[in-house]
Amino acid sequence: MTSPLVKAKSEAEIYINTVFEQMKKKYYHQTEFLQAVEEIFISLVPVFEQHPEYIKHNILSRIVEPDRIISFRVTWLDDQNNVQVNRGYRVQFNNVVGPYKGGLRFHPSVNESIMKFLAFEQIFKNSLTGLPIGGAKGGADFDPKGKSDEEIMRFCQAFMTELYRYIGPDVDVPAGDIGVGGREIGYLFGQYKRICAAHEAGVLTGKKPGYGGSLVRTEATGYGLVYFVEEMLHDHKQSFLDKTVVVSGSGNVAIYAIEKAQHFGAKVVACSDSSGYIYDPDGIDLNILKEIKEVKRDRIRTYIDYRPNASYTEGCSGIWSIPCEIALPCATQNEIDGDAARTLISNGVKVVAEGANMPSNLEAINEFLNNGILFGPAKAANAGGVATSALEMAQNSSRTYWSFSEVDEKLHNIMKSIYLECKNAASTYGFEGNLVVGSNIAGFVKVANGMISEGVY
Ligand SMILES: NC(=O)C1=CN([C@@H]2O[C@H](COP(=O)(O)OP(=O)(O)OC[C@H]3O[C@@H](n4cnc5c(N)ncnc54)[C@H](OP(=O)(O)O)[C@@H]3O)[C@@H](O)[C@H]2O)C=CC1
Ligand SMILES: O=C(O)CCC(=O)C(=O)O
Repeated sequence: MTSPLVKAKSEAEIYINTVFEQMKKKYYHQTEFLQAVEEIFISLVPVFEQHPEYIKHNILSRIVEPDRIISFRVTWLDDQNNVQVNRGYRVQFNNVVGPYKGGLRFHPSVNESIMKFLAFEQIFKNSLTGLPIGGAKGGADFDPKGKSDEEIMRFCQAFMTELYRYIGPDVDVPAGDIGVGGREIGYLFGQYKRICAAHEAGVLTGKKPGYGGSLVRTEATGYGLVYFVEEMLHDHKQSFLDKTVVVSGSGNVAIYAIEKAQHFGAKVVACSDSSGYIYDPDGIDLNILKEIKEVKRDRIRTYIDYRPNASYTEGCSGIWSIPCEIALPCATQNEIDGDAARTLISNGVKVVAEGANMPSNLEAINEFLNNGILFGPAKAANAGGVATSALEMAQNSSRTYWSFSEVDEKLHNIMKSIYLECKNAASTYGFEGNLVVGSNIAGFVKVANGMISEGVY
């Protein structure tokens, strides 16, 4: 992709360039947000060239400004009865397609820029699912590492005591993300119920099955990612069978991506956490990994205590130097830069697909696309999680439960149709095989048309 944001020529390029320059001036300090906006804007040039009505309605200036940003203090008591204070956020970015929808992240790095980039991407991802969900994201600069279960509970209760007034099954439906899984959703849901005195199951997704949670939601992002890659591979007459795979992270997305990739016959040889990575030449033993990460909540380095042939390396970026045919970044944003991309390519990677949100920076994406690597962008490849959240909302509002296989089949079909939609959008606009352009265009067009239909506000 060449950046038309450098030298604008056509009316569409001038418009896009002007809006982006205004953004840069206004939000110069929000680097992650600007990065996410730039990637989308570059892809939209051909759409704006064919649809001047989007310029007339000034869609871009409107779509980059969140409907609202809610920011609040979260005050809670630690186990020593000390008063602790964090900052909480909910960015309700766009509800043109449906109620605001998107996860909550609890991580010390959380700030307004990260919240905005995630919520902005969520608009287009959610639109791609074909389900009626708008875009949002939230979280807090709270570090769950080393906290007791009771501290996690008190933090979640304090967080919900502020957030509850802004959410609801038809208003805004949060879910999990980094640092927020079934345990945290349970505590958040309990507090919402306590305050509102109502069992509004559809107010949060990612609940455990038994009180409104959907089967497959835990597995959905990782499984969905692998279903998406399976489509990319099929289209090139290949499969997962016997492929060597490297997955970064060892959280919710990574674990279930590893599970499904192994199920399809791949050999997953490495994964990581924020301290370092493990390499297991015999293939990762998922039972051990789940015990370490899901049960003990321990560090990945302890994996080598159980597997004598495995090794551990401190620091996480080195994971991309392990030779593989398929790389699945499933940890966090900007974990693959230009150098890491070039290393992967020179070691023979054939497919890169993003389980995390924005794990590859723009330089890395360009390296992959320019070198003929099959590249599955996050908005499309990791949409299975939020799609299954929307299936959870559907089950909650119809007061029913679907079986594991029923939800899994729906997820599989959604991932297939997202792939087709991105592929078709790319070729319609002359970018055959470029799923970055395809996903951005397909996600954008539905939202932009909705904005025009719903009038100026
Ligand atoms: N959960 C979901 O349904 C969805 C998640 N995503 C995205 O997937 C990614 C992973 O989320 P999820 O698996 O849910 O989160 P988890 O909290 O379950 O796991 C995150 C994993 O990434 C590692 N990690 C976190 N921050 C860093 C960092 N700065 N450097 C290196 N490793 C890091 C963590 O290591 P450690 O334990 O040491 O912190 C952990 O292994 C995120 O980008 C998220 O936005 C996208 C779609 C849906
Ligand atoms: O399931 C959801 O609502 C949130 C998923 C999410 O946070 C994401 O897609 O990044």
